[in-house]
Amino acid sequence: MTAVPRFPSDPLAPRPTTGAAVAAATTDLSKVYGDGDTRVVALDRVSVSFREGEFTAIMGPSGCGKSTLMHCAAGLDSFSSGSVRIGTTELGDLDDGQLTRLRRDRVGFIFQAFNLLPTLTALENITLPLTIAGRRPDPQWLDRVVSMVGLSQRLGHRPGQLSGGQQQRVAVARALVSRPAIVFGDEPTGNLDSRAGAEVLGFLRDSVTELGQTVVMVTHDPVAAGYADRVVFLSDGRLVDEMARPTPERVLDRMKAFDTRAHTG
Ligand SMILES: Nc1ncnc2c1ncn2[C@@H]1O[C@H](COP(=O)(O)OP(=O)(O)OP(=O)(O)O)[C@@H](O)[C@H]1O
Repeated sequence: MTAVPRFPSDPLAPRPTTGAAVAAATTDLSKVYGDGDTRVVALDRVSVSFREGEFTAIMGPSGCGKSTLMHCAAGLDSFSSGSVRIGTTELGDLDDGQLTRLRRDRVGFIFQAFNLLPTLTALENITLPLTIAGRRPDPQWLDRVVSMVGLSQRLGHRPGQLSGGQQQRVAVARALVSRPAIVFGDEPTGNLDSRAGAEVLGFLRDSVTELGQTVVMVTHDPVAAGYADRVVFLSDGRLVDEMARPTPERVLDRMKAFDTRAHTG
């Protein structure tokens, strides 16, 4: 399903949601770690597209290659063969400096461990990617992102003065503030209780529905996957299935099929 922005004429929206454009894609992407006895094929010719304005969850059994796929697709990790593109930029053509700039300017990240700087306030953490890039925040956009994640009253607090859920909301705002082409989350609710996790997932969902953001999230949690428009399933480094309009129940059933196969095969 392609999410329709709630404010389609909003001039601040990052880019129109056409439903057809691809924010990022991999083609025959393979990643091999080690060699000889220690050789592990973490990704085996994975081709997947992430459409603009869509929220995709990546799922599959432990060790199937979810984080590796996310890291390669986000330009955080090198790959062995195949290709990755963000927008129309082929990552394999970039040198390290160009890759760093691409990540800084066009990709947002949310990690399980929040990764905030403890000496900076919430506001300083949120605007850090722009500060590093020498750019000023667009005040209206900043205000909108901060309001969306409910942090307006906490901007002067340092991470140590915030709950885990509030810290992850800072990380969500930081990921959105530069209006990246795509936001990647690696188990973004892994360190949160279910209520705080639901809030963060709700904000990610809102960023897709209201702001037209593209989000790709690795998760183990069928409930978290239920916030997505689509789930792609990996198994043993391969893309094996896909589900549109997932519900936690359907995702859980699909995950159980992996368990059954693992136990019987
Ligand atoms: N740096 C590395 N060196 C060697 N092997 C690695 C490395 N990183 C990952 N692997 C292997 O690659 C495979 C895929 O790992 P990956 O972390 O992508 O899986 P995952 O699906 O994200 O796992 P989990 O759900 O447990 O976090 C695993 O077999 C893992 O052991």
